[in-house]
Amino acid sequence: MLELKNLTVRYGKHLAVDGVSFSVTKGEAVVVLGANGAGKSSILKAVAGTVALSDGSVVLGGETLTGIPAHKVTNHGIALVPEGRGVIGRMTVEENLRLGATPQRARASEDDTMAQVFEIFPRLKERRSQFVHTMSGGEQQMVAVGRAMMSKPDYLLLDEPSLGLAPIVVGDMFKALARVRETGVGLLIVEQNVRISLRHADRGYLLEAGRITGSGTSEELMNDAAVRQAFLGGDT
Ligand SMILES: Nc1ncnc2c1ncn2[C@@H]1O[C@H](COP(=O)(O)OP(=O)(O)OP(=O)(O)O)[C@@H](O)[C@H]1O
Repeated sequence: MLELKNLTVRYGKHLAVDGVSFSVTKGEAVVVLGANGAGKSSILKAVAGTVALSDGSVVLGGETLTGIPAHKVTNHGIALVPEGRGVIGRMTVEENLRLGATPQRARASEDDTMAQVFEIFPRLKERRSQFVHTMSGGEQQMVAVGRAMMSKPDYLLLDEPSLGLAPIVVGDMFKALARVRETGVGLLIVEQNVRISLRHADRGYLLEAGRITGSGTSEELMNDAAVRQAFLGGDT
């Protein structure tokens, strides 16, 4: 289990994440919904070790990870797909994917994992020698998710995987994520795209100004008046 306990992030005087606590289990998909600036990315960065916690802790399988640098967090089985993807445009698909296999836990099975990535994203197999900067946004997002999978994570953190993608591409991406999840990986997704993320998640949390203000199963949140008002324009 991945546990966030009283997670608190400050940037100078600005309190971006204010005592957030929840957990994700393997094979489960949890979404954190929130508007721009609510603190969604900061939660993921704090779990991945790319920003420091001001208070609280991140506990993985009973072991406290707080204070461990980002490259070592990956060794423990947590991979972040950052907003903006973080892929390297001047490298090929295959080179980008292989970069993901740096943790010790991933090295021995690198080729098998790549075969699994290609099964979930056949497009990447076809384009394995293509430079990533020549690819579409949706294809680059596949590379980003594939690269994270190459580290053999138990938990995959996804920062707005739908951002900048056409609706049909978003649907395909979430279907692919469902397949990643079927392999037993826990997904922690932060999103502004409420409909599609709730459709593919088990549970969700609402984040406002760094605090959790609501939670429930996806179905409960989809039918929640406050969620509808804030994110779905009050429509049916
Ligand atoms: N490095 C930083 N230095 C100072 N303030 C920051 C920094 N990163 C984020 N913030 C601030 O912290 C708050 C939360 O930011 P964060 O990126 O976590 O929100 P978000 O919910 O992911 O937003 P978005 O959907 O726009 O990406 C914002 O007010 C933001 O301006």
